[in-house]
Amino acid sequence: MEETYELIITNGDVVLPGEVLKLDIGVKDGKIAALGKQLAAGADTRILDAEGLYVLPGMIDMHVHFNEPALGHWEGFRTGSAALAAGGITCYADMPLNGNPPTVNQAALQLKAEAASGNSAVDYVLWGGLVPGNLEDLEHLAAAGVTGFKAFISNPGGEGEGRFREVDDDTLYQGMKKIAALSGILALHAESEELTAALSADALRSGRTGARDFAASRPAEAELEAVARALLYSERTGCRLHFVHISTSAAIEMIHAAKLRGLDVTAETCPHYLILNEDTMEELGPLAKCAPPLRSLEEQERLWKVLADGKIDLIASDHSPCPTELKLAPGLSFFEAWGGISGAQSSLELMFHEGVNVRGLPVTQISALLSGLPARRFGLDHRKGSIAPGLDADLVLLNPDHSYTLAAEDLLYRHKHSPYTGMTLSCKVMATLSRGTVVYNAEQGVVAEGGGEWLRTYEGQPSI
Ligand SMILES: NC(=O)NC(NC(N)=O)C(=O)[O-]
Ligand SMILES: [Zn+2]
Ligand SMILES: [Zn+2]
Repeated sequence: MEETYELIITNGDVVLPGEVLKLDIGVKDGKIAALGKQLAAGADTRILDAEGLYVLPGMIDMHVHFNEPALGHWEGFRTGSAALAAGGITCYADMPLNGNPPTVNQAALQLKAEAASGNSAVDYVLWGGLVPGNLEDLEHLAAAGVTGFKAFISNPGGEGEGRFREVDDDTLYQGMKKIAALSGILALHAESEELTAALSADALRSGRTGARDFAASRPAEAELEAVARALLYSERTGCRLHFVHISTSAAIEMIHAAKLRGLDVTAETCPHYLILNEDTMEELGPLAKCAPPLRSLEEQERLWKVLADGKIDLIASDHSPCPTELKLAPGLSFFEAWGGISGAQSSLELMFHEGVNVRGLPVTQISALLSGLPARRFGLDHRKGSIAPGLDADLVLLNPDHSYTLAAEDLLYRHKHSPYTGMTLSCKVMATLSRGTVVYNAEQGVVAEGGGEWLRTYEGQPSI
């Protein structure tokens, strides 16, 4: 009997690992069933014409902060995932902090999972946290299906008794031993607490509270020192390590060299370190405040160079939202404003606009950084991350030649501030499919909510 498809996407330029081919994609039971020329439609097959569009695997954003439970008025799964769907992201990883309680034990993970359940437009995974005092919780978090563990070397900010805390060296070292024994992976925010705390206090004491003063209080050395320390611990404990939001080419080089020595380490950077710089930070104010801070224009160029050389493993948004007044209230100094960039909806478009359309990098290379590489690193590649028969039909239709200026009304996340509003992009997501269902299209917006599922994916051995 002929295979019948529920959906065929025709005429698109399909972005495969390493090549782009004009192919039809046949979808059955939410999976990619076939790739070929002129696939035969059955009586009930829907046809989606992708003429002139790239068909890409959905982006996998391994780094977002949604604030449920308790701080859903900052960002919730419904609004946050709607923004991701609109941006061509079909799977994401929620960080263990900025909600209350932070996801540092099994009870908190349960609350996080309940908040997400039925509310996400696309599939997701959850990080657990490594914090002082929770070593005994790690194995329970692993057993419950977290994707890995996240720790901060520097103070993550936030308020209240139960807030997520940075690790001391002993917790980091013992935690890495434990995570290695659990065959897990640690994701690390690498900035020296000693250096950043002392330099910030110094800046505040002398009234140096502007954008460039903030940047100077978190210099590249703070990142490099923390990366070096964590690499040493990784080498000695055997703990697999992923560095989140690396902001300097020197740190990327250090991580790359460690990888060549045989360490199981990877590096992520974010669109904002590639698209924005210190000057933007001064122009836009706290909208562009994040840690590590935006760097110089020269550093931005060096980061593109190491990216082009294949030394960066993946791109994630680090969407760290907040109510807009925590960024822009009158009289708020740069140091007082919330640290974190809201930009998750724009990652894929920004990377294609700047990476492919402006800088001429291969579309396959950018796609790998957004989809294939994160899937492989975090054990999602049997389901997601590329366009191949048997994988989930998590797909994005991108018009590579559609110019538009990003407006606040376009943003679907809760607080509609972004350092990218007013920017003219040269490409646009026209539709996003999650397991074969169109969840977003450019005409109607989000058209299917709540269908996303939690993929329990500890140590790359998914239990579903
Ligand atoms: N508490 C946060 O959300 N922090 C985040 N903030 C940034 N990046 O400025 C982060 O990932 O470090
Ligand atoms: Zn961080
Ligand atoms: Zn973050």
